[in-house]
Parts: sequence; C-alpha cells; structure tokens
Amino acid sequence: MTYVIQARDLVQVFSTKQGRKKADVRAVDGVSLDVTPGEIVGFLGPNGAGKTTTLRMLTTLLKPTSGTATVAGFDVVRQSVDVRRNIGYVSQAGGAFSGALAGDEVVDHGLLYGMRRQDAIARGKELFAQLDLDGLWKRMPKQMSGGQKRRLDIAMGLINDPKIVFLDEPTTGLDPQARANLWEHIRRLRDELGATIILTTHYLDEADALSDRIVIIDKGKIVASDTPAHLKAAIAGDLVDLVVADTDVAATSELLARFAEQVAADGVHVRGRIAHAGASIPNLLRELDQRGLLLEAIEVHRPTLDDVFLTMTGRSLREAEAANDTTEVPA
Ligand SMILES: Nc1ncnc2c1ncn2[C@@H]1O[C@H](COP(=O)(O)OP(=O)(O)OP(=O)(O)O)[C@@H](O)[C@H]1O
Repeated sequence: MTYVIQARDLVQVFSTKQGRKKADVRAVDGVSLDVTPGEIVGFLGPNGAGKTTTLRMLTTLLKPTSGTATVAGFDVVRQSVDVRRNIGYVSQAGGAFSGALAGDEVVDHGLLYGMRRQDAIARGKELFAQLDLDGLWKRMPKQMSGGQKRRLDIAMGLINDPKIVFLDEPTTGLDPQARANLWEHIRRLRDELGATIILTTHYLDEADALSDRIVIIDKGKIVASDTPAHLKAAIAGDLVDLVVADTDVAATSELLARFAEQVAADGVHVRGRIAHAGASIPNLLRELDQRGLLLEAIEVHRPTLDDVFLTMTGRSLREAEAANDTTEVPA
C-alpha cells in the first residue's frame, strides 16, 4: 500500500513562560498516521487538542520536536521544499489578503509557486468557476461574504494543483448554508480531481458527513481512528429515551435495565443504550404495556460522534470545548 502521508510518533513541545516559570506544553504527543491517496481524513477534537500543530508539522511550517513524517513521499524536514510543492494548505485564519483584487491575489499566489502568469490566470479562472466565485475576479476580498472569502482562501490553496490538500477549519464562522456549500466543493475536490484531503474541524456533523476516516485527537494524542460508521458502531448502541409519568420512573428503569446498558433516570426520562434497538423495542413496548407502564414518548437516537468522543475520552466534545473556552479567558 502506498501512503501519501505517513507520520510516526510526531511530537511537538512548545516552551512557554507562565509568570517567571518555564513550562513545556506537549501540544502533540506521539501522533502516527497513514493516509491513502484520495482519502478524506477529518481531524476532530476540542480547542487545543493539537490539530493545527499536527497540520503545521505535516505542511513543513513547524519542525517536529521528535518523530518523522513523509508527505507525497518526501520527508517534512529534509525535503520540505518538495513537500510544499506537492501540497495546498489553507490555514485557519485565512483572509490575510493584501488589498488587491481577488483574481490578482490568486494569480500572485501562483507566481509564488513559480507558475507562469498565463498559467496562474488560467488555473485561477478555472478554480473561480469550480468554487462558485464566477464574476468576482475583479472584486476586492473585503467586499465579499464570509463564504466567498473562505472559498477564495481555498482557491489560493489550490492554485498549484496540489494532490494533497490541508484545510484547517475550513468552515468555521460560516452560516449553515455556506458550510453545506463548501462541503460540496470539498467533496468535489476528491471526486473530480482525486485529491487527498486532511481537514480539521470542531463540528461532529461535518466530520461525519465529509470524512472517509475520522481521527479523534485529544490532548495531543490520537484516541480513535476509523470510519464514522465503525466509530459509531463501536460504542454501546442506540440511545433509547422513554418518557413516563413521575410515579413510573422506578419501575420503568427496572424494566429497561433488562434490555439496555447504562440505564439512568433524569426527571421523567429513563434512558439506556441498546445494541440494535430496532429489534428489541417491540418486546420492550409489550412488557411496558403488560405492567401498565404508560409511555408519554419514546425516542431512539443513533450514536453520534459526540457519543464516540465521550466513550473515548470520558468527556463530551462540547464540555471539552466549554472547559477550554473558560481557560482561554485572560485573567
Ligand atoms: N506557538 C505556540 N506556543 C506555545 N503553545 C502553543 C503554540 N501553539 C499552540 N500551542 C498550544 O498547543 C496546544 C495545541 O494547540 P493547537 O492549536 O494545535 O490545537 P487545535 O486542536 O488546533 O485547537 P483549535 O481547535 O483551537 O485550533 C494548545 O495547548 C496550545 O495552547
């Protein structure tokens, strides 16, 4: 099997100062990864998990503290120029436009890669058409919408026709419609151009919808790496949520425990996890009925990636985000 990206035990330690004390932050703590051509890999994790730092090492912007990686067959440290020639990188911040017209920004970016001006113009126009930026060649980026600016970032990242594309939080800050639209473009990059795509995201639904493989990263380590379907199947099962009368909570919990794992009551909700709930629910309903336990509502939820994250790390992705948000508030 040929891999377009192969990383072994990548580590990145940042030295920081906390007051007068020096403190080391192990931002990436032994990441190994094999990516096959044409794969879309979603890096999912809370703020500060190490996603961007991993991407920066793979794109040669940051030298690993230890470990090795090859991208497009080239070593990220010893052959960084070759790596760069083969990749496109769209950074998280994006939008650092010089004040020139959109088309000129893209062409200038191509010239940086050593392209001839005519080639850069031709490729730029093609990308504008593919990315729904028609008619905006002569528009200043600051007069574009958030979604258009993000697609302009992506056009710049693709100007050299890279076969491997790194997108750092491509849809952050976009409204749902612009996000969905960008997903289409990302899928097309792979389907029509055969590109390999590595993207980072905070959004579970995005990782789920786009990725062939999801790599969950937490505190600098990979805690899971699999297809969205396998990851979801690996956890305990469907969440069954029964809503009953106050007085029936105890008896319902007792009965549900015969069908489900992790049964817990929360107010009038009695919840538990059942593998393949669809097959057990008719029996469960019959037994509830036989005992005179009346349901006010029943809901069955397929496992989400948040459940996976919770199972793998013991924290919900949203809690992890919230905790990080708090620590980032300056004292
Ligand atoms: N230049 C730096 N100096 C010191 N610490 C850093 C530096 N860059 C990142 N870090 C720290 O390394 C850790 C990982 O950061 P990183 O940006 O890779 O996370 P992330 O998963 O991309 O998060 P986000 O979703 O917020 O972008 C964090 O604790 C961060 O504060």
